[in-house]
Amino acid sequence: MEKIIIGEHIVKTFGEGDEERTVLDGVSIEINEGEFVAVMGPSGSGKSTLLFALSGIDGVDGGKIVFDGKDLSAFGETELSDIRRTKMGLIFQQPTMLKSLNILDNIILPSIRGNRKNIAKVSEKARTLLKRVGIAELETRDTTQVSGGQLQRAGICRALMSSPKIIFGDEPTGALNSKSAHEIMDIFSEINADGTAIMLVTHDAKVAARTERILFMLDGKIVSELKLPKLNGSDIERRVEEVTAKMLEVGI
Ligand SMILES: Nc1ncnc2c1ncn2[C@@H]1O[C@H](COP(=O)(O)OP(=O)(O)OP(=O)(O)O)[C@@H](O)[C@H]1O
Repeated sequence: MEKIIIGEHIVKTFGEGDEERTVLDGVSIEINEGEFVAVMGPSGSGKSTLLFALSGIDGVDGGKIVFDGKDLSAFGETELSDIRRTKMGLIFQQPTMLKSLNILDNIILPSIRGNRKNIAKVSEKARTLLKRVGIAELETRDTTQVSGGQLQRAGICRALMSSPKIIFGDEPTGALNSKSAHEIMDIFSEINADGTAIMLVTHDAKVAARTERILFMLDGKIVSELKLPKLNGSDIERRVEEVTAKMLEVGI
C-alpha cells in the first residue's frame, strides 16, 4: 500500500539554552493512503506538535517528513502552503472563519484565491459538500449564527474543497457535545470510506475507537499502537473498551 506520509526520527524542540525542551523525540510514523488513524496521549505529550510537523505548518529540528513521495524539507513556505491548500485538509477544534463572510463564502475563499474565474464551479462544489454534511440550508448564514456542530461541518466542507489526500484533525470534536461529536465522526467515517486518509488527534476514546489504528504518545514519543478492524457499526462499545484498556496499559 502507498504511504501518504512517512515521518522518520522527527525531532522538534522549543526554547533555547537551559529552557530548551524536546517535544518530539525521534518520532517515526507512517500513514497509508486511505488510512484512518488517531493519535492519543496526555496533554503536552506532543500530539498537536506532531500534526503541525507532518502537515508542514511547523518546521522540525531533525528527521525527515515525506508527504506524497516528496521530502517536505525541499520546499519553501509558499510551496508548503500550496501543498497544504491543494492536498491536505486541516480541521481544528474550532474552525477559524471570517465573520464578515457567510458560510458559503468562507468555504470557497481558499479555493478562489488568485483565481476568481472558477467561482461558479467552486460554489457548486461547496454546495454539494454542504448538502452532504447536512447544512445546505445554511449557506448564506453568518458564521456567528450557527451552532458549534454546524460550524464544524462547514469547516469540514472547507477542508474537502480541494479533494485532499489526507485530512488532519486536531481535536475536531473537542468543543462539541456528544451528539454533535458522534455526527461529526459519522461524517469523517464517510469521508474515509471514500478513500481519504484521516489523522485525528483526540483525547476521546469514543472518537479514537472509530478509527483503524491508534498511536499512543508519551513525552514526545510514540510508545504503542492499537490496530482495529474497519468499523462495522455494531461493535463500537467493545472498541471503546479496547481503547480504554490500552490507554490504561500505556498510562494515559
Ligand atoms: N510554540 C510553542 N512554543 C513553546 N512550547 C510549545 C509550543 N507549542 C507547543 N509547545 C509545548 O510543547 C509541548 C507539547 O505541546 P502539544 O500542543 O504538542 O501537546 P498535546 O499533546 O497536543 O497537548 P494537548 O492535549 O494539551 O493539546 C507542550 O509542553 C507545549 O507547552
